[in-house]
Amino acid sequence: MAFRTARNLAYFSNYIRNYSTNGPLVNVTVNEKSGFATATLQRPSVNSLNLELLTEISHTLQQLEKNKCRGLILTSASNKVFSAGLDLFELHKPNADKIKQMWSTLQEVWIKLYGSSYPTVAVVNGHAPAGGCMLALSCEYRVMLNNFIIGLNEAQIGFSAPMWLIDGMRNTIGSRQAEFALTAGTLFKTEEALKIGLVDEVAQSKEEAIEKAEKFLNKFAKIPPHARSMTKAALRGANIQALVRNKDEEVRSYVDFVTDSQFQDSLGEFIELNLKQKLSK
Ligand SMILES: CCCCC/C=C\CCC/C=C/CC(=O)SCCNC(=O)CCNC(=O)[C@H](O)C(C)(C)COP(=O)(O)OP(=O)(O)OC[C@H]1O[C@@H](n2cnc3c(N)ncnc32)[C@H](O)[C@@H]1OP(=O)(O)O
Repeated sequence: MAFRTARNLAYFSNYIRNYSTNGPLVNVTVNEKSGFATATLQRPSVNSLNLELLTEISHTLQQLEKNKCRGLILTSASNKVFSAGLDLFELHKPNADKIKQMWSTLQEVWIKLYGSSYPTVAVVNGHAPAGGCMLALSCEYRVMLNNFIIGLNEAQIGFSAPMWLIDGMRNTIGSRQAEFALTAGTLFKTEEALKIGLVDEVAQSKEEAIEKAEKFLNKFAKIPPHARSMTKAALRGANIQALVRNKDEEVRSYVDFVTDSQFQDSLGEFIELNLKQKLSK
């Protein structure tokens, strides 16, 4: 078992340090005492999810799994935005091959994070719309700072969240609340998100949020890791398997959908209305 000896722990820490130097978009550090890893998303300025960031998140999760991570805290280097979701500029007039890879990598991230054997917490220290909410939802616990927004606003942009993400939302806030939230594409303020159970705790500062996250991870200190991960797999496995079975078909329909002129028009309008940076004409 990794981390059982100081030597193993030192090896893992060095490994992660080396790895993090290769990954400029995700910084990974390991607390040598607790063995918990913190993965900090740092793609300027809003951690919008393009292929490069998604690929790096996916590799990070793979390495953490391989090294039998004891717990993960996922957070953002920005003090305003956890993640702004998919990079809308990369979805506009896209190259079909790149979109295909992007979608497939997004699915991998969900599978690895939602299905990780180790416990996971999102420290949501900024806004988390759409894909940002997806990252938070795929963790087991969410601690959010005040005065930000979180939710799945896909309906507002002109599409539906995929089935696996709907499942993730239902499993977190229940069917009734999920139906209200998803059909309206609601973005919740921190306090509202707490009320419906979309986040578990609110913190006033990032330091406090990290403390709460570590407290959650420490709850498992005396639980045999294999029993914990088997139970998690039993609870989440069916949703993950459903995505695995449908992966390629979903990529095909997503590429068709995103490259369609009707979607491109509504995306263009959304960008012009909602984002400061505009499309070059
Ligand atoms: C078959 C169909 C399947 C459909 C699949 C559906 C779901 C799959 C799973 C998850 C995927 C979901 C889809 C998405 O994620 S779509 C993205 C949705 N995102 C948003 O709607 C967020 C839009 N942004 C904002 O609301 C705000 O920017 C903010 C995040 C609240 C931050 O606000 P603020 O602090 O005021 O910052 P600015 O607005 O000034 O933005 C700073 C900077 O960042 C640029 N930017 C913001 N968001 C994005 C983005 N999503 N992509 C690319 N760039 C973004 C913005 O233009 C500013 O740029 P400049 O600094 O250059 O001005």
